[in-house]
Amino acid sequence: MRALVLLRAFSRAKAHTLLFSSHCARRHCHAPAKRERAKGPRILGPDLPDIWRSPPLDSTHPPPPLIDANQEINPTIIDGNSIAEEIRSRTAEEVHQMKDAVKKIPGLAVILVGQRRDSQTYVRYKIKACHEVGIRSLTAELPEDCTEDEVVDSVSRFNEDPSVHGILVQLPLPQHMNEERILGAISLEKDVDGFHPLNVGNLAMRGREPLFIPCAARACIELLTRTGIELMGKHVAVIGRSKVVGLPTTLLLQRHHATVSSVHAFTKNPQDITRQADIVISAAGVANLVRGSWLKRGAVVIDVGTNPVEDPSSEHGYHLTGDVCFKEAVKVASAITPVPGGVGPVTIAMLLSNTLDSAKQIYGLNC
Ligand SMILES: NC(=O)C1=CN([C@@H]2O[C@H](COP(=O)(O)OP(=O)(O)OC[C@H]3O[C@@H](n4cnc5c(N)ncnc54)[C@H](OP(=O)(O)O)[C@@H]3O)[C@@H](O)[C@H]2O)C=CC1
Ligand SMILES: Nc1nc(=O)c2c([nH]1)NC[C@@H]1CN(c3ccc(C(=O)N[C@@H](CCC(=O)O)C(=O)O)cc3)C=[N+]21
Repeated sequence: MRALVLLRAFSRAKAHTLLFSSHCARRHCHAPAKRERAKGPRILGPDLPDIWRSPPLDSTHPPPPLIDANQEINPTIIDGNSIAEEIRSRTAEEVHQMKDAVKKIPGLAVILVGQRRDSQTYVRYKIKACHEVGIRSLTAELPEDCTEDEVVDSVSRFNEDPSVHGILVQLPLPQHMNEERILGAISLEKDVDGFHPLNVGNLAMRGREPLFIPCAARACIELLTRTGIELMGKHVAVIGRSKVVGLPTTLLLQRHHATVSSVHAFTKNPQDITRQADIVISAAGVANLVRGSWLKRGAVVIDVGTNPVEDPSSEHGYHLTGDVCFKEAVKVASAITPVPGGVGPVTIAMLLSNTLDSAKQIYGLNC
């Protein structure tokens, strides 16, 4: 085999060929253990409600204030790190309960092709997050010039591995590869990214339940609902329509009965649409695209964009910025997510949650 495939687990990451190990963090969790018997594999969708209810509000995330025309704005800066921590800690509890009940833990496999620095960083974050909640992580690293068949083989091995409940192929793939074929090789029951056409189709159709919802879309909804922001009947402008963020976010918002405008690269006068929106979610990948003048006074802003901007003064020669011009938006918005520290950490927490859900389905648990 031409490709050097490194299958490795989190803390044993050494440059050995075919090193295979696992690592699971031990958490001291005091939640009561549910001793449920596995009822055998279940491949039907989870019983998701048509609308995901807002979790009870706590004092950590007060809803944004109501804004009147002349009032000075003091926006809520939505803290993605603390919301992610809440989700991770709930996930860790459930992983612990699963271990008690069926002596198994969830496993997430990440496939990384090539040497992109940003992809390597995101994969590192995902592995670290798995470690924190007690999910086993496995990584297959393949070189940029490997063949498509080698990537598909790697997916197939993880499909067949019963200790793996979720498989993620880090995007983008090298240009010479057929993304559709590679993503299509992931078993539907392990598609924790939620990119399988059946998962996307079921998300789009009322009354149907996807097995998994893409993590960034779930993150946007979690950030809004946990901040006490109502979605039903609200006008939301979503900038971007990719399968990773824009499209699933639009679909998920519709399930919450929002009225959604989809803005993309061919939209004429996008600012005329965003200015009417109660909520603006931007996932274009264009730094500072959304100016203060694009927003209605009191709008809620969710900035998914994560764009590197050259910065000789910073340690790595660049810093990250969102799609939204934060210093302008903060003067107009009633609530806004920062970059970093907004959507990103919650997206990773949702990946853990999807992986846990997958393991729960496979072991027939509803803990
Ligand atoms: N924080 C997080 O958790 C995550 C952050 N990201 C970040 O989100 C951003 C988007 O990612 P992704 O969806 O994968 O990117 P893609 O490049 O796949 O999609 C970008 C989308 O934005 C649209 N777009 C591009 N330029 C403009 C513009 N000037 N005006 C309006 N729409 C525009 C494109 O329109 P068209 O379809 O017409 O080409 C496309 O639909 C990136 O910065 C990425 O790093 C991504 C995933 C998770
Ligand atoms: N199959 C696949 N699924 C994805 O979900 C996927 C992908 N491929 N390819 C790339 C994009 C991008 N993405 C991010 C996830 C987390 C942060 C994140 O954690 N950001 C932090 C830290 C940023 C930093 O400091 O480096 C923050 O915004 O605070 C960012 C971006 C997921 N994506």
